[in-house]
Amino acid sequence: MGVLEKIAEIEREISRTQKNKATEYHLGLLKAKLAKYRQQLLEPSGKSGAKGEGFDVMKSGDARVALIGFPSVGKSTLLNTLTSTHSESAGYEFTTLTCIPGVIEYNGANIQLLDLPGIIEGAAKGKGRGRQVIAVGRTADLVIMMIDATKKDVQKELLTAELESVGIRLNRRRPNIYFKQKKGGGLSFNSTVPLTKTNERMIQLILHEYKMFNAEVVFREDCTAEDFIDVVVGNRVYMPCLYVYNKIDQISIEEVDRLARQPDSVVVSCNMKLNLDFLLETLWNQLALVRVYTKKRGEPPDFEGGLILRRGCTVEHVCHAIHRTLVADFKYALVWGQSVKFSPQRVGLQHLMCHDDVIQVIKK
Ligand SMILES: Nc1nc2c(ncn2[C@@H]2O[C@H](COP(=O)(O)OP(=O)(O)OP(=O)(O)O)[C@@H](O)[C@H]2O)c(=O)[nH]1
Ligand SMILES: [K+]
Ligand SMILES: [Mg+2]
Repeated sequence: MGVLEKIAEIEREISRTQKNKATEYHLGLLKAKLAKYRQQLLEPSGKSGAKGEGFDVMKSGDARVALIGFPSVGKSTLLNTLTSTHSESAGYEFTTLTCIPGVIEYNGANIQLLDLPGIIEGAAKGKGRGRQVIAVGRTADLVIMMIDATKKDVQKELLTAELESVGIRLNRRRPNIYFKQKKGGGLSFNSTVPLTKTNERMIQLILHEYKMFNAEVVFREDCTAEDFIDVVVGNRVYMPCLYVYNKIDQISIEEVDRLARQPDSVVVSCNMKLNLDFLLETLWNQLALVRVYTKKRGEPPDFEGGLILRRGCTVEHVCHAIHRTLVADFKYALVWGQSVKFSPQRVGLQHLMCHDDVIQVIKK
């Protein structure tokens, strides 16, 4: 039996099995099995491996954003409106067949936007170009899930399930579970919080499914069995996702209002160029980008050449971005802007920078 059939069989069994106390362990085990087979599917091997023809686009710029969505939701139209690249857009499905990169210039940053073929249910199992598309999705810093606002909202659940099934976790943090395989000693299981969603026996069963008998496990939050499987399997990617509802020119204002209130969602019309400014602003925030200006003594700040860094960056990160040996010569820095009480203020290497701060580095 092929891996795909095995997966299908387990999925059938899971859907057949009623969820209750008595079936809890059985279901947990099935999920562990499922994760194992899906993992096999992801590993590139001969014929089942995803061929990346036309999909290997060089990473460039300050961040990478992948456009994921059903066919004809307007992905290419968005690329055409936000970047100077042209990607064919048309009223029929699967107009785009490869990965087309464009660049969004915003706040001095170059954000790589990847237009991709539409994906459909079953994409993760190899339908259409789904596997290649999802493989590109894994390399992104953020996914824009584009949804046709005139169609049913299930698009979102279906696509999320496709991405989940290949280990992409959207808008979620890595589970706070310590896990280490040992050479002997059996399972040492501890938790620092009360566990309401799983227990030691379940964890042991899951580990046995992976032929792991000696391990140290510490739950530092109230996680589920699925979360634990994610930790055991590893190589999950946790990434931010922005849900972009397109074609709002076709729906009622009440519906627009309802969609706009969903979490992590932006409503737009690519054709009518509606709300694209807000989309870019939200994208910037979700990517957690920060722009910092440098300044030389006695000169105005270099407003042309801002440095693009990540939120949470320190003076040390800024120094590295300027020159790799600067930290060694660092005496102190003067900072103007939101990160300081007084402008300028003298700060050290560990000082946290804010967006649009100005910095002058004083060397020893
Ligand atoms: N009404 C309306 N139509 C739009 C909007 N944006 C795109 N479209 C139309 O939707 C159709 C599909 O657009 P594409 O950009 O080709 O969609 P896609 O998601 O790239 O499609 P595939 O590459 O086939 O997956 C085209 O006819 C566009 O003109 C919009 O904001 N409003
Ligand atoms: K299309
Ligand atoms: Mg397209």
